[in-house]
Amino acid sequence: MCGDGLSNGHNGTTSGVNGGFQQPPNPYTGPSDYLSNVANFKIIESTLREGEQFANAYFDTETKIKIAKALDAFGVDYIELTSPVASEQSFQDCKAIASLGLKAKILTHIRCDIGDAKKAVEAGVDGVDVVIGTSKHLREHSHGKDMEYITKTALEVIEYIKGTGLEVRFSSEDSFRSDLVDLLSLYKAVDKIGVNRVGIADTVGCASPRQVYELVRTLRGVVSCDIETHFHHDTGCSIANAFCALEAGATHVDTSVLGIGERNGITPLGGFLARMVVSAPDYVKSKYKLHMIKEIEDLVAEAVQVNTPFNNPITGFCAFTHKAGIHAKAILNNPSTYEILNPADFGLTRYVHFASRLTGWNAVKTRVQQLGLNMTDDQCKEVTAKIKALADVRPIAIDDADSIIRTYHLELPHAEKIAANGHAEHVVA
Ligand SMILES: CC(=O)SCCNC(=O)CCNC(=O)[C@H](O)C(C)(C)COP(=O)(O)OP(=O)(O)OC[C@H]1O[C@@H](n2cnc3c(N)ncnc32)[C@H](O)[C@@H]1OP(=O)(O)O
Ligand SMILES: O=C(O)CCC(=O)C(=O)O
Ligand SMILES: [Zn+2]
Repeated sequence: MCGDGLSNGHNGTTSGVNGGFQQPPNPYTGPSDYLSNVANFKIIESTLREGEQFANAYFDTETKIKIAKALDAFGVDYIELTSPVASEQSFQDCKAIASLGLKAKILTHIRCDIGDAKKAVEAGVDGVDVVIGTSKHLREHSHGKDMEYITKTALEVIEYIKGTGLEVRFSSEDSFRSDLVDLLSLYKAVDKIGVNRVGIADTVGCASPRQVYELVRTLRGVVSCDIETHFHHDTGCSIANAFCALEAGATHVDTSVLGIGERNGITPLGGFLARMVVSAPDYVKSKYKLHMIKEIEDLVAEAVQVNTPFNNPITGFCAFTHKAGIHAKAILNNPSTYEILNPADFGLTRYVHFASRLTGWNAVKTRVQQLGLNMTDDQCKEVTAKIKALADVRPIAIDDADSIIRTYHLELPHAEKIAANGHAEHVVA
């Protein structure tokens, strides 16, 4: 049971019945349509930018480098860093990470401002992500600029960055509360001068998957450059929205480890890949070192002093724990009955719980076998009833259930032990 402090596969009944886990053909991969990039997307990992905006985050240089190296080894395509104008140390950290020679491209994130752009270029990064708010809310209360000014400045800043040979992305903050005509006109203008990517950002987490699909699909028809997407999690849609964006033709998704970011954060790297490995298994497994997810999440969790949530996809404490008897029996026969993700893909193991009143004799029988005891099915059923009886009185631990099983077995009459074993010489008197 989660509350018992068990971790996946460390205790209790681990499923060994179907050791060679075979997923049946997966209906969720679905037929792809011509717009979809579900099996062909890039990750812009923003733990070191959006993630630094998480309330608890303080990354010193050494920690930033550790995180950047881990993300690079994991296989992310880009690593986005905090603006070099945020502070002197932020600038120095950009320079340090940009000079590590990582495979991932190093980006920094700036306001739509020529001074910021110059500092970004000076930092030695591979590319610059430029952003400015386009919604009425932000135009009036953040920077106070109108669409004409935004367009003119965007073109200047993009031209400047392009002129230095760096990759450049232009994004609107609060895209989903921006006027569609304003937005499309702006993106059309920056696409025309050769921006590498445009970005759509759900800055306040207000968008639904359907709204995301519609906006990205519309944008796909207007620009020829790549489309990056960024989703906040305020209303719980950050993974679904990222997925829908890819279905509609987006090419890049922003993530952060554990989803850390402003407020309750953005699309989490692990949760996003849990979604994607189901929809595009070959692409995801060949590109990303999925077994590293746990160590990367642990690294970041420690750095920002949080625990991994119990229900986190993949690494949550109970993500591969099966408890109810009906589930346990089927899982023991074939794990694909109640698992869409294979824990082995992430270097993890499943755990079948048997010390509770929801258990069933099939789970208990497997435990009996693990304990090296021989009992008939009827005996397993009888001992299951005893486990349930105690579990009706109080929560029980594995040791309680094991001790009920051992005591029951010890007290079986000699003849019944022989019958269960089939071989008299194996019976311990
Ligand atoms: C949605 C997002 O997450 S966007 C990324 C957010 N990231 C950051 O804010 C990085 C960390 N920020 C910082 O260190 C600081 O805010 C700085 C260095 C960028 C600016 O600091 P300050 O000059 O002290 O300004 P302050 O933070 O109070 O206000 C933001 C300023 O940027 C302007 N601004 C805001 N957004 C933009 C934009 N996208 N493009 C251009 N200017 C902008 C505002 O008008 C305001 O300028 P003001 O001096 O005329 O008031
Ligand atoms: O640069 C972007 O696309 C996104 C900026 C951001 O963090 C946001 O709008 O929430
Ligand atoms: Zn954000």
